[in-house]
Amino acid sequence: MSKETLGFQTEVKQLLHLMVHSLYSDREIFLRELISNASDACDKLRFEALENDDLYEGQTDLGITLSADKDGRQLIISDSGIGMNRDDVIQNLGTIAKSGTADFLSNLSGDQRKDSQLIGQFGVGFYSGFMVADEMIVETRKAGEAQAIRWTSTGDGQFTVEEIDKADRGTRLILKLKEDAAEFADDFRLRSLVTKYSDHIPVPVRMFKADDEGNATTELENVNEAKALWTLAKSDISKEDYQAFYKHIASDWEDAATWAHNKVEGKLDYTSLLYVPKRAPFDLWNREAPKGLKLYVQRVFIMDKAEEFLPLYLRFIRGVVDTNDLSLNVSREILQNDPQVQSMKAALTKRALDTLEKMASKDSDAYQAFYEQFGEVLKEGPAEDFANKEKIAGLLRFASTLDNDAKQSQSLDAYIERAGDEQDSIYVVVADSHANALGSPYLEFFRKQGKEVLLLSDRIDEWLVSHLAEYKGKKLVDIAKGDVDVEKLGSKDDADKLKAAAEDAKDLLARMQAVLSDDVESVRVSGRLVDSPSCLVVNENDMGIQMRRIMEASGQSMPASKPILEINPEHALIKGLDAEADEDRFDKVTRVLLDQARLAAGDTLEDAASYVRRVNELLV
Ligand SMILES: Nc1ncnc2c1ncn2[C@@H]1O[C@H](COP(=O)(O)OP(=O)(O)OP(=O)(O)O)[C@@H](O)[C@H]1O
Repeated sequence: MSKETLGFQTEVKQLLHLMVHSLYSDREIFLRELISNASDACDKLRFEALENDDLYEGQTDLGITLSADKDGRQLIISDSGIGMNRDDVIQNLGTIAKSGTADFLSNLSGDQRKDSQLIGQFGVGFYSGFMVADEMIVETRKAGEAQAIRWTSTGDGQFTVEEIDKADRGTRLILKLKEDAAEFADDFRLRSLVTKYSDHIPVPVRMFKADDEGNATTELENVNEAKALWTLAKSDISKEDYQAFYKHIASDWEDAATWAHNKVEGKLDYTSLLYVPKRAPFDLWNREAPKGLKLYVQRVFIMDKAEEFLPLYLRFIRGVVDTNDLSLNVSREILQNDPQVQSMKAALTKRALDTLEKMASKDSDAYQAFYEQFGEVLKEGPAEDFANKEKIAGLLRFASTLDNDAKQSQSLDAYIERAGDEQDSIYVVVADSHANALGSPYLEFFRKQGKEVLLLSDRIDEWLVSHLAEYKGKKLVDIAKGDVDVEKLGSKDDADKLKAAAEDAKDLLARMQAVLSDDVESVRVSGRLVDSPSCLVVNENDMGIQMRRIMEASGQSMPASKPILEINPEHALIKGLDAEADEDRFDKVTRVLLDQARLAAGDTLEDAASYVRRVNELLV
């Protein structure tokens, strides 16, 4: 077949354009990315050859060779891995965008500095070669197949594919270096980059030995340790090694925030190395995005994103699990049902939570930074993982009336400590924004009494509260629900006053109730209001307004349940209403009070036009 020219897929094209034109700093990471790919290719061959020895073609050595020609400004990275056939090449290196590419591109701001950071987070992969090369040439032959393929591109819109002869299996990648990237053909520079980034990938990286004059000979030597990092003793691993390995497996430009490395022997037999990243990947909220740990069985790579080893709410954890408890021909189906995997999942979950606890207690700034990235994911935990509910809850942080700050930095433990033994509840208010939580009428009485309330305004918060009934024996109480115990929170005197006020307002309540009988279950005098005239509450076990809105938005039909309207008889508006003889005005004001209470609760008005009309009529 003759040479064929093909166009890159649109999103790949955009990505390449950015790579070529926007990335000038940290270019050296291209080497880590390309060595990672070569190492993955060796892993894949080792795995596939378990079932079919012939794939080795009599050549069982797996490794990577770097050869550089400084004068010719060229770097060659060869591997004896799985290789690619024509279809693989076309798909992998041009026409199929990695999942999330579109997401990623839509996140770009146009600000080159910010965007190049984003590219970093994206995991730049193969195309990062174009940061340093004018042209890339891939010559590759798939293990067990006869025909080899050459792919070439200069990183503009197109690439070519043609058939070639290649005796040895695997991939040879030739980088024609840019004029300002000649350093990457320098022997010394390459060696130091390999040690820096790829010391502990599980395959050897080799380079040609230099003779006494510094000229390359034809003899190869290993330049990296080539021992899978997780198999080493902790005491033999430096921080830098851990970080470099993290970047290798996570394709992250930044260091990890922390990690946990453990060997477990006994009933279960596995080694795990779990990392907590510093920054959320842009596809954290994409439910379809692949996630999970790199799985090895007896040192042999099995699969990249095994999601069976951690719960969904810990999907941001990256790392490796290597076990002797599974067979080498384990499949995804087996993983899903294997009791050993279940036990490992339980143990790894606990390990990950312990790691977060340790980070929280040792370095609260680092934990705060972590929480800002991943807190919302962690909040899925109590609903998903009953067994670890309390442990997860201890890791959560919230905004609070303590400082009214939007920053979520208060733990439940700190709240309980401030509240003292006598207080048997943790008070929370749930709203659709921090500003709405802060201005919520439900807070008024609590503020007056100096009782701290946690301010919840993430989308997931009401879901969280509905799954976290209590923490360390203290009930979590949504202060927009049920009755407030005025006597307990305030004083006997407050309670008596409230009773008397309710008695005095009997007629008013009945009049209002008659107007609103279709909309509310009842109208009553409020113990929680100080400054506002009215608010809406639901019964203790009813669904809150935020949750109801989310459920309705997702198309679920909700059981009809009416809220309760509470009024503040001390408020001038309510006093005026009580004295209102004109039934038409009474009707209008009452309905306006209800709509305002709805708005303050974060609800929307079904009939906003009528509300506006009424207010205008009253204003005139
Ligand atoms: N040396 C190689 N040998 C065999 N296949 C390769 C090689 N390099 C790349 N590939 C194939 O091309 C695909 C795309 O590579 P690329 O580096 O862009 O993404 P990735 O490796 O899947 O993701 P990431 O870089 O984020 O880990 C790989 O998944 C792999 O299938």
